[in-house]
Amino acid sequence: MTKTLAVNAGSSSLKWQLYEMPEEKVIAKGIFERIGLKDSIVTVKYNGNEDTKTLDVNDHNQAVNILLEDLKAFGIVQDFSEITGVGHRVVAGGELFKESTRVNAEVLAQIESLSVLAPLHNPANAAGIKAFLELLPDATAVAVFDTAFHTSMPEKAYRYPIPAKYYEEYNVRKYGAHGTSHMYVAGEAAKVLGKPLEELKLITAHIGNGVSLTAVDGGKSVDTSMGFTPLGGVMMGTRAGEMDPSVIPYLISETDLESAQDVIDMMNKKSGLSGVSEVSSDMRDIQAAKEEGNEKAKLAFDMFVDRIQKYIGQYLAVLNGADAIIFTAGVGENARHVRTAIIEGMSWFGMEIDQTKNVRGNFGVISTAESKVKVLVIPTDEELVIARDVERLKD
Ligand SMILES: Nc1ncnc2c1ncn2[C@@H]1O[C@H](COP(=O)(O)OP(=O)(O)O)[C@@H](O)[C@H]1O
Ligand SMILES: CC(=O)OP(=O)(O)O
Ligand SMILES: [Mg+2]
Repeated sequence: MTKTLAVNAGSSSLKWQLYEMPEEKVIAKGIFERIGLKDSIVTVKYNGNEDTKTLDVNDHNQAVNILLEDLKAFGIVQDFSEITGVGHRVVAGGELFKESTRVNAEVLAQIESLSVLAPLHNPANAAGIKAFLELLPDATAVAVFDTAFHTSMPEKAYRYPIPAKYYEEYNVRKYGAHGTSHMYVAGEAAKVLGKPLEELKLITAHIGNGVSLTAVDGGKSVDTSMGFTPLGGVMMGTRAGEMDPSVIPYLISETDLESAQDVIDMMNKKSGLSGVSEVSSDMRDIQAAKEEGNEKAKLAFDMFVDRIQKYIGQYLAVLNGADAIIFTAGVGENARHVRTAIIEGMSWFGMEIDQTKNVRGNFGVISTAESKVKVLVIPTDEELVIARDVERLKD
């Protein structure tokens, strides 16, 4: 029996699952939520038990240390050497990595060098890889890239309309992210719909703290909302998404923001739901504030929904129609009010939610029988894809 650990560091979370492979049996799993915010939630599930604690987890390094302590403290592993494979989510692979790759010191350095393409993620991903390489030097270590699934995009979709030399000499293009999730939920949706993936046109909406939408044609990504970095596309928990770049020099000249980097940091870390609401980046806090009549939280919610609807509209055009829209990730899986708001405003396209099915914990089709475009909720499982790639790439 070999134990494989899958580590998925997101911008606000760290999710992990320990598997017995190749059986794909989950031995234990856990999640750190609200990393960097007050009252982070740390959950560990093992052997039918669930342990939840609330503490302030400031960054992903601290989360990895707590994870290692917990694996021992709960008796999930007696000795770390039981873990023979570790798979890591890495957000940006750039032009260097187009598929999952075994990690050594050189690959780790390359992942760190790609941090400009995912400043909120690659440094945390690299820190996780480093911690486990030191702890388990003999385990098979694999990096699974968010960008890999999007390498099928046609050039007309991934190029930016700026002079060609910036692509040809500097690799400035759209890379996208969340690919492992978009790929997984597209495959699961095909099973639910009972049709071959090759025959389906799907719009996958990964709505977590980071948010991206993808147009999936016959199982291949043909366009996606995130860009050169995960700042692109729709509004997110702390990220602005797309906006007119002319704002950057204007803010540098008129405010205390001193450099382009200062403005980008503001757009990455202080914008989105958090910046507009002045309440929180967390959708649960936004919902609660909205219910108490907070106008800024209501505006933030409405803007969030508006941006997602516009991308669904774009991808209906890119695909020339769609068989289904799939909601996934923290918000997409749990927040039925968000799903309702998005789909209610798009009834002209022939989408209609069945509210008796739109309840938390109910997965699969949530649209009415008449709905021309089906609406699905599919829980993502990036960790399973990661564990499978470790198994595939081990000696
Ligand atoms: N029950 C819930 N209702 C509404 N939103 C939820 C719920 N549970 C989680 N979320 C939201 O999911 C988001 C985090 O999503 P997740 O996919 O875990 O993030 P990450 O991008 O860090 O991987 C947060 O905004 C959180 O509020
Ligand atoms: C790429 C990205 O935004 O990831 P996450 O949603 O996990 O922060
Ligand atoms: Mg995530």
